[in-house]
Amino acid sequence: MSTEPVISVRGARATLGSRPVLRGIDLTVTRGEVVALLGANGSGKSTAVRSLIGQVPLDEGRVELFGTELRRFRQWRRIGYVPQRTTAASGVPATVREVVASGRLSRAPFGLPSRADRAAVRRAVELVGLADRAKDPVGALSGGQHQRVLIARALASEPELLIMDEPMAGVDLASQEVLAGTLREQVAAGTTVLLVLHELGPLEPLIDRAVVLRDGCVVHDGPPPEAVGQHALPGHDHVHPHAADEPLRTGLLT
Ligand SMILES: Nc1ncnc2c1ncn2[C@@H]1O[C@H](COP(=O)(O)OP(=O)(O)OP(=O)(O)O)[C@@H](O)[C@H]1O
Repeated sequence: MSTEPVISVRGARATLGSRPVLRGIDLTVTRGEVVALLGANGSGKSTAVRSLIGQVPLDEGRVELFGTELRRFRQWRRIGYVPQRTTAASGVPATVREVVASGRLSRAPFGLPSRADRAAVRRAVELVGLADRAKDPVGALSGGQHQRVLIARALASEPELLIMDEPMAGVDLASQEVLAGTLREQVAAGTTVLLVLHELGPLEPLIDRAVVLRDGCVVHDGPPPEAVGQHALPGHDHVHPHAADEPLRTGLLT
């Protein structure tokens, strides 16, 4: 595997309101890696990925994407981003195909979509198993299907780096399987992936490395923790200090 960093974060500090949410984070993701960002609710996972794409300004530290400082980075077409799921998109009158096609705009911001654009949109819709719903309004879909649309939108630009914030949250089992399969194909094709996850779940076999946050600090960066996600119960749930040989428990269900 290449060691070329696709994401490089050094000493990132960020404050939201008056609260220090990132307190000196280092994170490197190299080309072709699949890294899970784990940790309890409020540990700073979403803030960390949002700072990567410039949505949360850093007080200190630096971010580089594909070797370019974030401030100077312009090649957004190389990145697909799936935000944490919100209900904001329900009621949008756009169809599945339109929403997915919007992910292609960074490739062809002016003019009509090319044949390649249309083919990429069709492929992305097929990948997430929604070909038969392409003309339906997104408002008519289930939560899990809606999440698949957002993932297809990120895939439509054929990104080299995919950043997903809890892609499995609130997604039904059938959709989880589809998403795991989609991601497997992306990874096999060499896409670099950073995933915010609450629990490893069906994505576990794909994960090369896990970075665990607690209170805005990295408390683990290495092999994925044992699959506590499937077994842990709510309340079982925080990251705590460990002896070196003790399996890491991340409390992913908080
Ligand atoms: N806009 C904001 N203003 C003030 N505090 C915020 C804001 N957004 C998030 N926070 C706080 O920052 C902390 C980190 O939030 P963040 O969403 O990054 O955590 P997370 O690890 O992604 O958690 P979750 O799993 O709940 O998404 C939380 O305590 C949250 O309440």
